[in-house]
Amino acid sequence: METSGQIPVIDISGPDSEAETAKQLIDAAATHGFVYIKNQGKDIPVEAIENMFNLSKAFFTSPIEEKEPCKITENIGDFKEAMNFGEFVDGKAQQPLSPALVDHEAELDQFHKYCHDMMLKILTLFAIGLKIDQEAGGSEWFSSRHQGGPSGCTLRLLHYPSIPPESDYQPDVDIRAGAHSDYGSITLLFQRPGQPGLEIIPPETRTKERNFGPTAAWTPVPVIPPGTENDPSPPILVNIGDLLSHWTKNYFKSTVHRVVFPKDGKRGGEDRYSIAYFGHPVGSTVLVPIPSEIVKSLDGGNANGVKAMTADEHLMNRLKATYLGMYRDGEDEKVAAA
Ligand SMILES: O=C(O)CCC(=O)C(=O)O
Ligand SMILES: [Fe+2]
Repeated sequence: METSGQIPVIDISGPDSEAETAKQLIDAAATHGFVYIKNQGKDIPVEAIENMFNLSKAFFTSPIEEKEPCKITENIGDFKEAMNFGEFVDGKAQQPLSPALVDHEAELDQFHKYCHDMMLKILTLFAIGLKIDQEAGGSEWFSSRHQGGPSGCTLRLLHYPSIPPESDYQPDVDIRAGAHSDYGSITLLFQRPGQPGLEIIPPETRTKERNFGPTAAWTPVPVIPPGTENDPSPPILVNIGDLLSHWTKNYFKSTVHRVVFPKDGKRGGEDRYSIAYFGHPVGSTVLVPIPSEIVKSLDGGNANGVKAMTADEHLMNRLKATYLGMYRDGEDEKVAAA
């Protein structure tokens, strides 16, 4: 295992035993809430990732009239555009596809599946690492709850435009994506060489006051951490979402992150493209206590007599908290996961 700054780089398809890899993964989830998964094309083919970024660029550089009908989510104040794809049904997107994407539905569906499979592999390792009772489901305990029904799983293409040099943006104030944590189980994040900007607040420095402002301990997360320079594609960043943090009684950390303009280099920065996959359990999954001695021994979690909520209820609560004011009943599909 290599470490970068703090966030470890783990090869989940490498020579280490499953038990050893699982231990490394849960330690990273518990300490940092973020982990790099070394990417040698064994889990997701490198060409499939390249192809997705090419499609993303073709989509975002297409004329606004073509993009607009496809519901691009916008966060007021953020310099970004995003395109979300919910789950495909029988290979079909459940939303209109713009001309740049319409002939690529099968590739988008396939990429959704690659990400889902990689999520299941990581969740299996988490269950092994947490030593979940064999009679209760063992290594399948999480993964079985992420298959077989509709869920909030979302694939998101992101584009952060560079700012023209003559514009009046303020590099210290303006932001590409504001401070937030993700909502679901785990997120996979794909980044491009030469397009940095992600920053985290390491969980150990996160204050009780929940200071997510400019004075918080923002720490850059490099696209290519040491030891991965010669890999065919940058490592895939995996981070824990609020649901899995809640489910593990905060053993796994849901780490606050944001995306900033590069501090050096061209004023206004280069364009940044990223791709995120937000993994969620099947919506009807009840978030019952995890049958793991490691988790049981922690304080907190479901109080006796309190009905455990479902994954859907958890997501709705998080959406309501985020979009307070903006949120209107029945509009949850439009915002999906953050
Ligand atoms: O673009 C990135 O690197 C991060 C995006 C992100 O955090 C999100 O969409 O939740
Ligand atoms: Fe995020």
